[in-house]
Amino acid sequence: MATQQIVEGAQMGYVFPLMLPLITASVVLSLFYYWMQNRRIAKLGNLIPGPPTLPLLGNAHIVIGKNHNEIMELALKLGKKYTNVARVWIGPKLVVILTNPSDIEIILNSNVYIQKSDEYRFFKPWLGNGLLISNGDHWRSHRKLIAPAFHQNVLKSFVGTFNSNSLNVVKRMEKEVGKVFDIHDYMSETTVDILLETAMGHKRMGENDDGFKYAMAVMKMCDILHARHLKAYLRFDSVFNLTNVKKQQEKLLSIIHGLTKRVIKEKKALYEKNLSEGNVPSPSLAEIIADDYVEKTPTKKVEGLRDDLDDIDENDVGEKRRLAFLDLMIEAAKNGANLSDDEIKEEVDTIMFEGHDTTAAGSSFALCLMAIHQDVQARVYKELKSIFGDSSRECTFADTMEMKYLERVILESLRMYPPVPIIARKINEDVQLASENYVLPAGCTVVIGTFKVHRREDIYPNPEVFNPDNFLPERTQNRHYYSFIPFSAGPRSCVGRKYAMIKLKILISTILRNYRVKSDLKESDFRLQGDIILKRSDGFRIEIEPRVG
Ligand code: HEM
Repeated sequence: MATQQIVEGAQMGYVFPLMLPLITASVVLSLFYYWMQNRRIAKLGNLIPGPPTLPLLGNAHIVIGKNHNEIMELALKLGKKYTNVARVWIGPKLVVILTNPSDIEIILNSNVYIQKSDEYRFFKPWLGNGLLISNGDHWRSHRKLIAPAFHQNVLKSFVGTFNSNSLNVVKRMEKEVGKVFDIHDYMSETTVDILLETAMGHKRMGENDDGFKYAMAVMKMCDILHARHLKAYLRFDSVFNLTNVKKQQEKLLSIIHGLTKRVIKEKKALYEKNLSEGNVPSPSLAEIIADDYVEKTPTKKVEGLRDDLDDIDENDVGEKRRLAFLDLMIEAAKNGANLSDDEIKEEVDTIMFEGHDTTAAGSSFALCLMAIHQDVQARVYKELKSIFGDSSRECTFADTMEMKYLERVILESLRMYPPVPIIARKINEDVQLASENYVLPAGCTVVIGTFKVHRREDIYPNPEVFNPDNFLPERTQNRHYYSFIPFSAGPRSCVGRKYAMIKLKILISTILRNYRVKSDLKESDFRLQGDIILKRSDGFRIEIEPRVG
């Protein structure tokens, strides 16, 4: 008996130290769970409908182990179940998803709820404190400085660049005739080339050029950012820092920042030299964006002149002075704007990122849709014929204004496949919703579900059907302004919206004037990958056939 007690005692003495950490951990976890459930954010958040939660994990388990297609499918399923608002808990973090335009307006139209959510931190090593991720007064003052650089008169000076690059890609695509290929590869490369010229005034010369390495580095950096959003383990900086992906990121950033810094240095030196020789850049940005500047430019007759719009010689600005956002920022800094070299670099890098993947996806979706919907493509081509006739002349700014049907096709593509499928904000004050009686508690993350808003049946009848007539003026007039938000809306909307639309029109019209695009697929074959930028994980596969006559 005594021996047995001694043995049991010894066993207990042996087991207890092993049990202690387990007991401590379960006490700590229970207290943590109790704290989670009793916070104000939890009380208000739990009133909002959402999928059932597990202790501590919340809803994190529903995404663990899923690939990006499965996550997209899950998001769409949840979107069907919860009409206006849904909440998910990722551990202690509350995320509320909004899909009603009236609620979205409250967030996007506000000057208060403009703080980006924590997820945007992955961009920091690349974009620093650039416009996309900065907050507060820094964002406000930079937005004011940068917006004029996207003025229509500046954009007109880019028409030549958009044309030459569109013609280049048409040429490069020749080798794909008769094959099924991924159009996104071409759109991505062209978009970076165009941005290199319009953001920095730098032309990619060939495969051994810095511009080529830079373009490749931008594309690969986008892939890394996508991977960090998709792969749970890469989200933790402590883990990411130990991986080869981090090493690759450092290499890519040294290429990207190296070129941006060098070009800024060269351009600044040139600017100073010109000033010291009495050559003040003319016209100045202020003159360019003055309303009467276009009227003042001498006009020259162009082939295919048809109306007074054509009489505006949009390329004249570019001939007088080839503009790039970088030049305009250097000029603004010289003229008293509070912009350091690093800040200029961050803004140029931001434009390179924001302007690249978005338009590459936008143009690829539009071309794939026209490859499927031959009737729509035929109507676009008819419109292009009516504008250009049999001439192979380049597209002018005025031509883009006449591409009314192509514009509707692009808008409908952006509705069905918005390149930025969601936007996220961090809310620092409670928000009362308009659609239903819920309060979004301060501290939560709000996700604007653009993809879902664009497919609401009560806003777009037959939302799953590609129908450019959804953008007939009589239809858009009666729709809630916040029911079509591919470029976001309100004070933090996309500063490159007009740039993107002009570029998309020139790029797509040039391709369609040279090729008929074809596909054997249906939209139901698209495998959507919804991370930062919406893409097709099956590739944007199309075929091209040269136009004859
Ligand atoms: C189809 C093409 C494009 C789409 C769908 C698009 C969409 C968007 C969206 C949804 C936002 C808001 C993001 C957020 O709040 O998280 C945004 C912001 C921004 N976009 Fe675009 N974009 C496009 C093209 C461009 C282009 C071509 C440029 C520049 C050349 C550009 C520059 C920016 C910048 C700088 C911001 C940050 C604005 C701010 O926070 O004040 N975008 N874009």
